Amino acid sequence: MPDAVADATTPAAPADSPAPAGSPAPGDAPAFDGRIPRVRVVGTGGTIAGSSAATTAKHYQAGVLTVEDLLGAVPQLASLATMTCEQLCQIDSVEMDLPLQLTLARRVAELAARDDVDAVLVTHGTDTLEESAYLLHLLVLTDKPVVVVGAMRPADAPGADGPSNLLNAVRVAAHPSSRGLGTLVVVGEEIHSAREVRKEHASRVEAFGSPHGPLGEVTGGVPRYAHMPRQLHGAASAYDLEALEGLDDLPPVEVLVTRAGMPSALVDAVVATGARGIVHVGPGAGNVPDRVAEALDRARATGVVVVRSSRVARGTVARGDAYDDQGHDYVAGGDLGPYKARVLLALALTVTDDTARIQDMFDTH
Ligand SMILES: NC(=O)C[C@H](N)C(=O)O
Repeated sequence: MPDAVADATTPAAPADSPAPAGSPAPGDAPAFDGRIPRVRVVGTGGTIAGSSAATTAKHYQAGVLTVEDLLGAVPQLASLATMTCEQLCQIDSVEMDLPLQLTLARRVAELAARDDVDAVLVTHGTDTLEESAYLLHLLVLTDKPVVVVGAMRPADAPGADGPSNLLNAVRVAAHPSSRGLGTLVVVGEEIHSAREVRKEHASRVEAFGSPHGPLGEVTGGVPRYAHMPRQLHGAASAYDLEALEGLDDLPPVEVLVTRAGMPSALVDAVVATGARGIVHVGPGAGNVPDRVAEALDRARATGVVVVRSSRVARGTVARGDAYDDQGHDYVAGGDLGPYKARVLLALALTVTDDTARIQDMFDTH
């Protein structure tokens, strides 16, 4: 279980300061249903909380500073919202897994349901940020803004990007125009939909992008949206945490990437692990070599659900377009990236193993 840290109203100045920050002056902050917005921050670790001083073994260590430290380093937050925070876990997000992501989703949903919380912000490592954010997008049934933010440089690096990302993330979370958009990911000045965003660069600060561009950007301290997320999310999502009560993990789904000459025995090996679903990541439009298709068909015959996805970053794996999905009884993954397809398939398998219904979920979510 992650370490739970009690509620903390985060001071932007030392706690014993005679004039603790965290209570914005009326007029500084955008009206949020006529109130000063109250943003709750959940810390999970990542490079945004990383420190170069904390390790000699590698360049830096992720997940060292507490979320309270992170907020305290950006005093400007106090003029935007009343900030409170808690630490859910303290990890490098490469260690993230579905049980912990479910715990995060449950906690974010609990917070979003509270009358004293207007928006929830999650600080997260960038490696698996897009998977956690998509799970929140599907499971947290709220119209309140839910924002996930990370950074590419540790907090003590020259030119650390965490503080400015955090500032923009709070600007987004604390603004009424961010309501009803599902889970948003803020990196730099850009605001992305959790469904679309992908980490596209291994090391640069501008590491994230969306195939059709960001939903909007923060300019002049204000979020400005150009697009709306089209697929179902948040309050309109077909999934909900109540239906998952008692589950501490989701059905096992593996992602299998085909490269030239990949042995089809790998498919059988994945089935032998007990996988209930396989996201096949093929070249081009999600193409499947014949010998791999034979193995996937064997898997399908035992009830494993196969989703066709592409290793190409942009474009759509359309049902029956370049491949006979109907004949093989596969699900076409559309324009969802393979790692998000894995999240959606795992959730879908908690509801049904009917491929027509799962196809519909992929078409609508
Ligand atoms: N930039 C980062 O946050 C990378 C780090 N490995 C993490 O995901 O926690």
